[in-house]
Parts: sequence; structure tokens; C-alpha cells
Amino acid sequence: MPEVGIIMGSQSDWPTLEKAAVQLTELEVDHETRIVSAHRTPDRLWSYGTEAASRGIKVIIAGAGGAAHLPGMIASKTTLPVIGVPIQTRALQGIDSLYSIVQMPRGYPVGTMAIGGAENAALYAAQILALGDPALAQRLMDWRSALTASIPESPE
Ligand SMILES: Nc1c(C(=O)O)ncn1[C@@H]1O[C@H](COP(=O)(O)O)[C@@H](O)[C@H]1O
Repeated sequence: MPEVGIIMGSQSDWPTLEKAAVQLTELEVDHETRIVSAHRTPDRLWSYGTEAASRGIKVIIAGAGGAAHLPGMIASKTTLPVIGVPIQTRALQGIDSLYSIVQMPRGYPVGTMAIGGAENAALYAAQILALGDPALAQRLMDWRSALTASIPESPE
């Protein structure tokens, strides 16, 4: 049963959010992927937000670009933690997405990653789940150790 829901505003966001899916797969975290748009599919957004917790989802990763209302709107329909991923945009390089996601009103937080930060979103979701899953916590430690070991001491 998927524990992480990866949702995005458009099919065009998939190359970015796919990195979150790959990272979660590497950590053996079951997840699902859905296109959900606050603007284009508001009914889908409503039902996803309303039903996610009862379906067993524990963390939602939401990526959107431009007028990126999806992460904030999904946060308004659930008390599950929502991790926002601002998508890089052509006109404003993703600054528009970042500002749209990060400036939430009191009561409806969205944990906002860097522009394009889908891998960190997956790691953060895994860290939340690892609070109640010692085996996942160990896999995260192992992943970090491998990353550290891969960093050379000298650039030459
Ligand atoms: N920001 C949102 C929302 C939303 O927030 O609900 N729905 C779609 N979009 C964004 O529109 C951009 C362009 O979408 P298209 O490439 O489909 O035209 C995408 O980055 C998507 O996240």
C-alpha cells in the first residue's frame, strides 16, 4: 500500500517529480503518482485531499509550476504533511513557483523544497516515515554513508 503520494499539476512536471519517485524506489518506500491540478481538475484535487489519509497515504509530495496553488490547496484538505516542490519555469526560472508555494497563511503549512528539489522531497518524506520505521531509518543511514563515501577528497 503506498505511503507517499506524489502529485503534480501537469504531465509536463513529470521529468522533475520522477526524480522523487526514483529516490523513493531506491529507499524501498511504496508510493503512487498522480496528476492533480487545483486549476484544471479541482474535483480530483478535492477527492485526493479528502481520501488520502484514509487510503493509507502518510506524506504527500506536491510539485507545481508558475501559479503553483496545488501544494497549498491540497494542504487545505488534509492534515497529512505536504512537501512542496517548486517546478522550474521558463518565464521566471521557478521563482514564481517557489513564492507561490512557500508563502502559506498560518494554519496550512507546506514544507517547501528548493526549485526542482524533488530528490530532497523524497528524502524528507522518507525521514518522516522513518520516525516509525527503524528499517527505513537504517536504509536512510546507509544511503547517506554511500553518498559520503562517493565524495572524493580532491577535485583532481
Ligand atoms: N501550478 C499548476 C497547477 C496547480 O497549482 O493546480 N496546475 C497546473 N499547474 C502548472 O502549470 C504548469 C504548466 O502546465 P502545462 O505544461 O500542462 O501547460 C505546470 O508546471 C503545472 O504544474
